[in-house]
Amino acid sequence: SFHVIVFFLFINKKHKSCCYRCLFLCGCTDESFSIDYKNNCFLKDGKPFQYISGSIHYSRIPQYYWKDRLVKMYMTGLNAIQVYVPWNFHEAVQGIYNFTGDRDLEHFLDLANQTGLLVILRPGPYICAEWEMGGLPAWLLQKPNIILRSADTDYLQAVSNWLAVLLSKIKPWLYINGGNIITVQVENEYGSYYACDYNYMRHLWTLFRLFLGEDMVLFTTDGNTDREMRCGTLEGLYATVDFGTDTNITEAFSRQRRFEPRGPLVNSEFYTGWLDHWGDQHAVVDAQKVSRVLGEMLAMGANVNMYMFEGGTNFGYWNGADHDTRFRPVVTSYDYDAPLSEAGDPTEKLLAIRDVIKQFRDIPSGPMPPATPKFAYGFVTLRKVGNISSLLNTLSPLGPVRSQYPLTFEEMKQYYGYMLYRTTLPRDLSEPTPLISPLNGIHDRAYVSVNGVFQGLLERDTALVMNITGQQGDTVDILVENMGRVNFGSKINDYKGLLSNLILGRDVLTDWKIYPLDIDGAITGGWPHSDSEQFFPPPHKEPSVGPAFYTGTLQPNGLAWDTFLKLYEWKKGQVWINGVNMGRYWPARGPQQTLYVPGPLLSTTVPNVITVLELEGAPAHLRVLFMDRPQLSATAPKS
Ligand SMILES: CCCC/N=C1\SC[C@@H]2[C@H](O)[C@H](O)[C@@H](O)CN12
Repeated sequence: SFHVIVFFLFINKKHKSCCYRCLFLCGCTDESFSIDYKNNCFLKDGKPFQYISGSIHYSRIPQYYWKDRLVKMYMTGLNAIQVYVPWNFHEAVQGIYNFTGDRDLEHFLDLANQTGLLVILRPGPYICAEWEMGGLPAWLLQKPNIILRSADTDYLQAVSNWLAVLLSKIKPWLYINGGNIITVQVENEYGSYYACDYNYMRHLWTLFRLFLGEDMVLFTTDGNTDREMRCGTLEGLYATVDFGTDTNITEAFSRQRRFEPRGPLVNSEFYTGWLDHWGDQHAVVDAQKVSRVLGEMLAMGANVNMYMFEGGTNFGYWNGADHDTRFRPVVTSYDYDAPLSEAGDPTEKLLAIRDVIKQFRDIPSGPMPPATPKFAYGFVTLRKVGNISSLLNTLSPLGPVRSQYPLTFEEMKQYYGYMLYRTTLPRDLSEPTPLISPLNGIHDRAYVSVNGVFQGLLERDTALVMNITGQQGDTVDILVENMGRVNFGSKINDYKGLLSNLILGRDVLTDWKIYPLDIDGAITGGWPHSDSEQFFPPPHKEPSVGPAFYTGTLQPNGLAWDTFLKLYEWKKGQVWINGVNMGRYWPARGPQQTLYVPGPLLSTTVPNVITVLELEGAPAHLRVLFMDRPQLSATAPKS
């Protein structure tokens, strides 16, 4: 039967992964991947192997572009890719798992396999990655004071349930089982986390061994300090390090050697660029520096993964945030100044890297696939649909929850996007009266209107008080925006909404009506275009202030090419195109000024529906512009 299967395999290469699973089922594969502690290298099928890898996140690329990016990585000379699995991307609702469409992990692994790329898989359960809550699902926060990334029993139960599903799914894809996954990372830079909980890491190690077997190469990755390596490593998990172009390579690898005296040198995250927060200058890393340091590491025989090789986009609400001295949300683009741009275009940095790799291994012959075509579709003028307060029947069909004091997003069981908090003025405010969040409880931005008139905003860490006026009984509407949960450090328990009471003058505001807003559900269902009577008259002349929805259509022109949406003179908000949530825009803060719109998202035959939620104020022209190039580095002048 073995020979029959091998023959079948031989004549049916294109069904390779299917046949390999057959071989796996009969235990007939002879692939092996292991660590040679004598010769300090990996062994693949018994032969020394050095991986030259690049990070790519399928969760940040529409699946119709996965193959395009993978082929470009292969043509650069990479022999492996490194892939995170974001837990919250696949289990947004506890116990309901989604591996379809843009979440079809096995399809992504199969495309990598077809392209000749091995895989270094990083299933977390925490992944950092500038991704919402570092990949942890927000429903974990249902348990007040849960200690994430620890042996907290509720956290461990949820982790065990998730990993039982995920690790069982990936087992046939292990290289030793006939697939292409050569190594698997446990947790992520655990040494940089305050808990330093060995029982947690031991529990994970036990789970990974239970589901993946004794022969799988499991590893950890930590930042380049002794403290991080001390808390992030564990006996039985091969310790690797991460560092960028400004680190002394000898010093970094000697630190790895203190924890792994024998075995391959590994830089699991060699930073080719860096991330952007709203308000930063756009981060760039010199291409020549990247290629030079890469060459030095490869010459040492080190295994290197370039973080990122293809960054992609934080579509929807998936961006994370940092919180060092203050809350700093990450921008929508994850271009990362990576060798492949956000739109998958080969850059000078990619060509410089390819020239280095040529010195160490044969790279595939043939042309580098070109950048995908881009098109400047030009201007589209939008129309106002309405203020949020006029759309509550559509956006919050089940109506409000009444509560004496504010409830968080998590208490309301809405984890992402926007929530409307409504109350009434307790007395006349003839003079501007301070509205304050004394405990810095605005998570993350609150847009305040009285009787539908926008009066200003509050912002976590930076704007804790504003003045309002009005009369007793006036309606106070506070739209709260979740700008993405912290993904690194001790503040990842990032609850959202109004986390504490608001004080107006000397009164505590009470008796709230809290409206969950299912904007994505309404838009997916065809709103606002299904309710044409809601459209206001033709565009108004004076700029419209405060949170409101606008819509328009980009007429088809027979092309569905990549494009970049610029909302010039708009302030801040969210964009949907043909029902897909494209992410956040904030040109008033920058540095990102355009949103990447993948071409296959557009229709070539019917009008493309654009819906915008502008949070602060729309320009009088109500125009948006589709360009043929991105603008990622224009930081607005400090206001
Ligand atoms: C100084 C803070 C270092 C935090 N680690 C970072 S910032 C960019 C990258 C990604 O988040 C990646 O997911 C982390 O593992 C390492 N890293």
